Amino acid sequence: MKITVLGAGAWGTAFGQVLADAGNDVTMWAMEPEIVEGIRDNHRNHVRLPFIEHLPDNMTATGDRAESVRDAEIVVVAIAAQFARVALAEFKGLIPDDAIVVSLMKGIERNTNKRMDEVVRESLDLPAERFAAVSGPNLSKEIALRQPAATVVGCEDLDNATKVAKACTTDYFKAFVTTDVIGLEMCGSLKNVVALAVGMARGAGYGENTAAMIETRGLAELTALGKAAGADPKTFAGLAGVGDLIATCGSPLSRNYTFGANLGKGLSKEEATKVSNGVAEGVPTTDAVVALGDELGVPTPLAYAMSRVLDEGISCAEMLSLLFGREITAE
Ligand SMILES: NC(=O)C1=CN([C@@H]2O[C@H](COP(=O)(O)OP(=O)(O)OC[C@H]3O[C@@H](n4cnc5c(N)ncnc54)[C@H](OP(=O)(O)O)[C@@H]3O)[C@@H](O)[C@H]2O)C=CC1
Ligand SMILES: O=C(CO)COP(=O)(O)O
Repeated sequence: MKITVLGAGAWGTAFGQVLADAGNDVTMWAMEPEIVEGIRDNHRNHVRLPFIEHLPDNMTATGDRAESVRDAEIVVVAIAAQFARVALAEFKGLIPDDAIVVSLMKGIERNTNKRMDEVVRESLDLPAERFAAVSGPNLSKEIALRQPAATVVGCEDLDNATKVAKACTTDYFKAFVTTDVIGLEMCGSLKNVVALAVGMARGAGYGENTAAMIETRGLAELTALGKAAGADPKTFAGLAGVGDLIATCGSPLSRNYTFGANLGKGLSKEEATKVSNGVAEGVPTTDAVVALGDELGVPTPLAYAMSRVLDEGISCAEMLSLLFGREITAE
């Protein structure tokens, strides 16, 4: 198949390599000429995946929007979530009418509080059956090294989910399918907020009990919010839910975990942003999660506590104490 990936960041490039390894012809679209030339001429993305010495030969790149998506059967979007709407507006009318559009993004749009399925479909005027989300425990650097991993592809049309899953299946990358697009979107975006909090606790020197508490209560929070948004609660117990929480909250390869760890060590939000290598989606998503919780009538104590960290600079101990209401409740 002819597949285009919009955005040659760490995950866009690593996923492009998976698609190429699965036998597809892959074209990366990137804004920066330096990245385009690196992939097209030298099979390298020295900015986002400098340790990969040779990207597959059936993977190329262009900076030309129309050329990038011409005849594409699948178009994958891997742009920082807060910029997806503005970036995709430039592709409206260029993407073939029968192409499936796949989002790898994990974030909620600030101000609108919309999920990426909503943002992508609105931006491209796309019917639900042509939109798919991919979400799971997928730390890009591990997958770029072809370490075994699995993910979930969600689309309202199961045949299209299966088509995308087949396109990204290799001997080291396994894709499952679901129709629960909302569940995948909510898992992927909300676990980043939990990873910020766990990272912060680790950075502040706290141990396993604290991390386990944040992860478990975080899972309960994201499940409740997802359910209220229309997701299937079972999705949260799978790869995209618990699976991604385990990977993201336990690895310094996660930008969200590392951002949180830097906050826990005493860096300000601005300082942590400066040293962050790539987008930490949980940072802009946190306030959107709190707003979404208010909108749906679901308490979001963890996201609220993290929003106080990000907006007011409260300490890790203060953030955690906000989670301990004095009222006794059922778990
Ligand atoms: N990295 C990972 O392990 C995983 C990431 N994800 C999700 O995938 C998405 C992309 O992540 P990743 O590739 O790692 O991020 P990176 O930070 O590595 O790259 C971000 C990408 O967004 C692009 N971008 C930013 N602003 C704009 C804009 N205004 N117009 C067009 N493109 C823009 C960047 O382009 P440029 O380089 O030109 O600035 C770059 O290609 C995120 O939502 C992330 O949560 C999901 C699973 C795993
Ligand atoms: O989503 C991820 C792993 O599944 C990557 O997490 P980060 O965006 O925090 O690096």
